[in-house]
Amino acid sequence: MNQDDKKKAVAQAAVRYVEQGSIVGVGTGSTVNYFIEALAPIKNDIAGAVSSSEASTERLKALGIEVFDLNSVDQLSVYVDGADEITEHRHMIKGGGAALTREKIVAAVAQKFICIIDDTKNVDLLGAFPLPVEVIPMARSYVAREIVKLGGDPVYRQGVVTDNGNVILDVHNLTILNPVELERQLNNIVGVVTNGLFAMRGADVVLIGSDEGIQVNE
Ligand SMILES: O=C(CO)[C@H](O)[C@H](O)COP(=O)(O)O
Repeated sequence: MNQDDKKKAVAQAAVRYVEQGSIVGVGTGSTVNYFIEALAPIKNDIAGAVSSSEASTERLKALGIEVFDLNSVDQLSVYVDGADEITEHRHMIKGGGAALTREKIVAAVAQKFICIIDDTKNVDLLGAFPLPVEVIPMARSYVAREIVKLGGDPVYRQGVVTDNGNVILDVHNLTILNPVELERQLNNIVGVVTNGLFAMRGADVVLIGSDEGIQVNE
C-alpha cells in the first residue's frame, strides 16, 4: 500500500468516531483532506464542523458541510487531525501546514483528539521534523535568538503567512527529550503565539495506516 492509500484508509477509519448529530472538529493537511471527503456520505447525519484552517473550511463548505465559528460551540466530542511526527506516548509535532495555532485551539475544546497518520509518522524521539513555531511578525528576530539559546536552529519559513497573519520559524536540530517542558519553554518566549509541540495535550487515540491495516494506540 502506498502512503496515500494508507492516509485514505486511516481517514475512513476515523469516521466511526464521529457521533450522530454532533459538530466535528476538523484539522488540516493531506490526511485530513481524505477525512473531509469521508464525511461527505454522512454529512446529513452531522450538525456540521469546526475547522482549524481556511483551507479546510473551504473544502468542508464545498461539500455542503456547515462550518461553525468555534465561539458559538460549547463542546466538541471529537477533533480529527494528522501529525508530522508522533511518539508511542501520543506526543506530536504538528504545523507542517502552518495551521498549528488554530489546530491547538480546536483540539483544546474537544473531548477526544483522534490523530490519523500513516506509519511513516511514527518516531521514537520527536525532532527530526523541524518544529514549527508561530510568531508575531515584529518579534521574529528576537524569538529566533531566544530559540538559539534553547539549542535550536530556527529557519524563517519564507513567504508563509498564517491564517492569523503571523510568520513561522521552523526549528531544526532539536533533541526533544522532554516535549512537555520544551512546549512550555517555547510558549513562554514573548512574541510566540504557539509552537507545534502537542505534548501537554497530546492525542487521545491514534489511528495508524499501515500495510497490516489500521493500528490503534489509545
Ligand atoms: O499539522 C498539520 C498542519 O498544520 C498537519 O496535521 C500535519 O502537517 C500533517 O499533514 P499531512 O496529513 O499532510 O501529512
